Amino acid sequence: MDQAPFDIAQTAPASAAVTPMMAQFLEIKAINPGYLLFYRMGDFYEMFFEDAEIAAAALGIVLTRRGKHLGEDIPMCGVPIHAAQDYLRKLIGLGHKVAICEQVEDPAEARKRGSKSVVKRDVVRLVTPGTLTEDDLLPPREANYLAALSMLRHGEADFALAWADVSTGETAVADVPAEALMDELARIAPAELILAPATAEALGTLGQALGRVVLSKVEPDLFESRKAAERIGAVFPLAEVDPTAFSRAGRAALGALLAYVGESQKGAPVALRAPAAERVAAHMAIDLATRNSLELLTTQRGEVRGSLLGEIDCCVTPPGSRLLARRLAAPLAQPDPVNARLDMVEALVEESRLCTQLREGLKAAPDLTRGLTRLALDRGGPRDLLSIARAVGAAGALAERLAGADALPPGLAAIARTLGDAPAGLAEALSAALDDSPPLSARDGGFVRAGFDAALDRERALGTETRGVIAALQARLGEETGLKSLKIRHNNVLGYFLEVPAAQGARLLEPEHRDIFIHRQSLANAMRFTTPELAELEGAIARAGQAALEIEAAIFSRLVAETLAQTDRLRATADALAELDVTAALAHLAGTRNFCRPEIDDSLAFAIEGGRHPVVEAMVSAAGQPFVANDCDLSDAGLWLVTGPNMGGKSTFLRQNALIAILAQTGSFVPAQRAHIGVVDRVFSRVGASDDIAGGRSTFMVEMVETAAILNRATQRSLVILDEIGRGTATFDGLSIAWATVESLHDETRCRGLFATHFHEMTALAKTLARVSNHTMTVREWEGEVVFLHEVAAGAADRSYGIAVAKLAGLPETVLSRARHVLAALEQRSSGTPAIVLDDLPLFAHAAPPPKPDVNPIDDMLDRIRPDELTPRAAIDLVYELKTLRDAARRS
Ligand SMILES: Nc1ncnc2c1ncn2[C@@H]1O[C@H](COP(=O)(O)OP(=O)(O)OP(=O)(O)O)[C@@H](O)[C@H]1O
Repeated sequence: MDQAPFDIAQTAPASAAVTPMMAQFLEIKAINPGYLLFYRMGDFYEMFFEDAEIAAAALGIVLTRRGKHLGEDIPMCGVPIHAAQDYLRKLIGLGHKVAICEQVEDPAEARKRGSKSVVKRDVVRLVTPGTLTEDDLLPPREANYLAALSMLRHGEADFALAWADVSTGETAVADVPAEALMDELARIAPAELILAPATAEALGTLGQALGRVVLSKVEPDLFESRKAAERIGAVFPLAEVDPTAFSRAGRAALGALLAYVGESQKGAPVALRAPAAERVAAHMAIDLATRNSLELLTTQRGEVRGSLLGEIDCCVTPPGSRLLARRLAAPLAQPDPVNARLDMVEALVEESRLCTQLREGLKAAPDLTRGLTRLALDRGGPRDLLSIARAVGAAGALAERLAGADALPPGLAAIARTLGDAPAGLAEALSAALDDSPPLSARDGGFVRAGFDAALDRERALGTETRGVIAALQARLGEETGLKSLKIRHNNVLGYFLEVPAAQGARLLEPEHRDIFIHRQSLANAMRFTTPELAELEGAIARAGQAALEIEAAIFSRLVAETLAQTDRLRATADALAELDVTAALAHLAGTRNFCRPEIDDSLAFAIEGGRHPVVEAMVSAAGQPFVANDCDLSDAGLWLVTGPNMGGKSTFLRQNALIAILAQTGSFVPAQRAHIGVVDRVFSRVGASDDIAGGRSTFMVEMVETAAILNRATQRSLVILDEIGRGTATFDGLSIAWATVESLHDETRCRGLFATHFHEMTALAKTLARVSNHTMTVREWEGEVVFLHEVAAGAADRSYGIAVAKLAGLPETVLSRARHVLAALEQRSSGTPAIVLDDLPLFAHAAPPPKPDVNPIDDMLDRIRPDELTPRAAIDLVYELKTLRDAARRS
C-alpha cells in the first residue's frame, strides 16, 4: 500500500512546484489522453482535475478538493477498490473510457529510495466499451463487439471492417463496399468503433446514425497496412492466418484492431481466435432503419423483451443466446446453408424426446468461452476452470446422447463428433483438483480439493493442528493464571492475541506474569496480550498458510497451462455447444408455437399460407384473443397494395411477412402453415413519418431519404415493405410520391413488395400495373361500431374508419360528430355531387355540445350499490345518503 497516499496535499503549498506524485500523475495522464485515469492510492482509485469532475457528475459521487496545483485547488473524487467494478460499469455504460493505474512495486521498495519517493505506478489496463472481459461488466446473453473501420481511397475495397468480441475471442474481417457500410455496422452493432480521424470525417453525420456506438478516433498509424501484416503475424501463426489473404483494407482494419486490443490489455496476450473472412454478400442485407422498424434484436426502446429475438430465444445457455442473436442479425442469403440449418432443426422437431433431453443436458454446460479468455489474459480464477470442466463434462454426455440417435443430418453429426472430441482428460484433471464451489479468485487459496496434493494436505493439517494447540494453550493459560475468562482471539491487525476483561488485565502486568505476558493493547473493556509461545504458534500457522497458498498457486498455474494448451479443442467444444443449443431451441420453438419448415430455394417465390406475427401473436394470445393468420403471395414480383381501416392490422401483416423471410433465412421454422420463399437478398421495411430530430432531418425528409435508398438499392431479389409512405406531407404530394414509387418498384425494380396505404386513390394502380393487386383488412360494422376482423381479403377498402378508431380512443363526442360532418362534406365534394364546398362549412362554429343525458341521481346510486359488499354501517350511511338525494331532488 502506498504509504503517503495524500502527499499531493501534504507537500504542495500554493506556490510550490509540482509534487513528485502530481508529476507522476500528470505524466501517466499525458500518455493516456481520452481516458479517465483511475489512479490507485491505497484502497481507492482516485481521480483528479477534469476526470474528477466528469466522474463525480457521472457517478453521483462527492467531488472534493485536495491540495493545490499551480496555485489552484485540485478537484478530486474517488471510488473504493471493492466497489470499483460497479462504478466502472456505470462509466463504460455512459461511453467513457477508463485507464486503470495500479501501484506496480511494493511501497517498501519505494521507501528504500527515500521517505519522499513515490511508489511506481503504471497503467495496467485500458477499459473501453469494446474491450471488456469481466463477467460482471458484460450482459451474459449479448455479444460485445469492438470494430475497426479502415478506409482506402483507391484499392481493392472502399472500406473494410474487422471486429472481435474480446470476451470470447470471436474475430472476423470483411471488405465492405461504401454503400453497404451502414448496413454492416448495423448488423455488427459494435459497442465501440475505432477509426482514423480522416475516416471519421468521411463518414460525416452518418456516424451519428450509429446510435449508441462509442467512436474512438486513433492515430492513423494504427491503420498502416504494412505494419498491420507484422501485427497479424505476431498474434496468429502463419499457418493459421495468412495476412496476404486479406485485402489491403482488410489487413489495415485487422491490424488496427489487434493493436488496439493489445494496447488495452497492456502486455497481456491478445487472446483472439483466427479471424473468419466474411463476405458481405453471404448475408441478407438489412439496414438500420429496417432493423429498427422490424424490432429484430431490440425494440425501438432498446429492450430485448418485445423484440423478435426476445420472443423466439428459447436457448438455455448464454452462448446459445449470443449465437442466435448473431444469426438473426445476419440471415443467410443462399439456399443451401439455410437448408442445412433447417435439416438440423427438423431432425430435432421430429425427435422431440431427444430435443428435450439435449436441452436438459445443455443446461449443465456453463459458458466456457468467456472463462477461457479470462484465463488467457491472466484474469481468470478457479471458478473459470471448474466451468470449463463442467462444460466439457456436459459435452461428453451430449455426444453420447447424440450417438444414440440414428440418421442425424450432417450438421448434427458434425456437432456430435466435435462434442465427442472435447478434452475429457482435462475435465477429469480439473474436477479432481478443484473443490466443488471454489472462490472467484485464486489469490486467497482454499480451492484445491482435500486429498489431491499430499504436500498441501500436510501444510493444511499443520495449520489445523496448530489451531488445536492454540485452543489447548488457552485452557492451560487460563488454569495457570486463574483467569477463567482469558480468551485467545484473532484479528487482522494484531493477529493472535490473548484477551482478558480490563479489570483483570492488571494481574497479568504483575511481576510473576510480566515475563510471559506482553501487553499489546488496552481497550475500554479489555486488555490484550501475547506470549512468546503464542507468537511462535502464530508464526507456524502463518508459515503453513503461506506454504499452502504457494502450493495452491502452483497447482492453479499448472491447471491453467494445461487448460490453455487445449484452447483450440475447448473453443470448438464451445462452438458446438452453442450451435446445439440454438438448434434445439429453434426446434423447441417450432414445436411449442406451431411453426412450419419453410421451403427455401433460388426461385422468386414468396408464398405464405396462414402466416402470423410471432410477437403480436404472443401479445394477443396473452390477452386471451385469437390471432388471425393470413396468406400472402408475392411470388414473381408481386406487389400487394393493402388498404383498410386504422387499427385493422395492416402494419402487423406487412411486418409479419418480413419477419417470416428473416426467420426462414436464419434457419428457423416460421410462424405459418406453409411458406415457400426464394431467397431474399435484402429486406427493406419503412414506416412513413417517423422523425429523426437528433439527426436534424424532418419527418418528411427522413421518409424521402429512405424511399430513395430503397429505389436505388432494391434488386429483383429484395423484399420491400412500405407502410404508409408519403403520409408526412400534403395529401396530393404524398399521394403522387407513393404512386410513382409503386410504379418504379413494379416497372424498374421488379421486386416483391407490400405497400400499405390510406390513399384509396392508389388502388386504381391495380388496373394498369399487371402485378399489382389490391388487398384489404376486413371489418364489420355492427350497431354503429366497427369490429376489426384482422383478415386480409382481396379488394380495396372503401373507407378508413378513422373516426371509428378515434371514438375507440376516447375523443369527445362533440369532436367526433363535427368530424363526421366534415367527412360527409368532403366525401360529397370528391364524389362530385352537389357542391358543398368546404368554405360553406362553418368550420370554426362548433356545434353546441349535446345535452347531458337525464340521469336520476338516486337511480344512479342504486345502480352502483353492490349489497353483498356493504357492511351494516355502510348500509345505514347509504340510506341516509339516499334520503338526502331524494330531498335535494324534491327541492329542485
Ligand atoms: N392478425 C391479427 N390477429 C389479431 N389481432 C391483430 C392482428 N393484426 C393486428 N391485430 C391487433 O390490432 C392492432 C393494430 O394492428 P396494426 O398496428 O397492424 O394496425 P394498422 O392497420 O397498421 O393501424 P394504423 O393504420 O392505425 O397504423 C395490433 O396491435 C393487434 O393488437
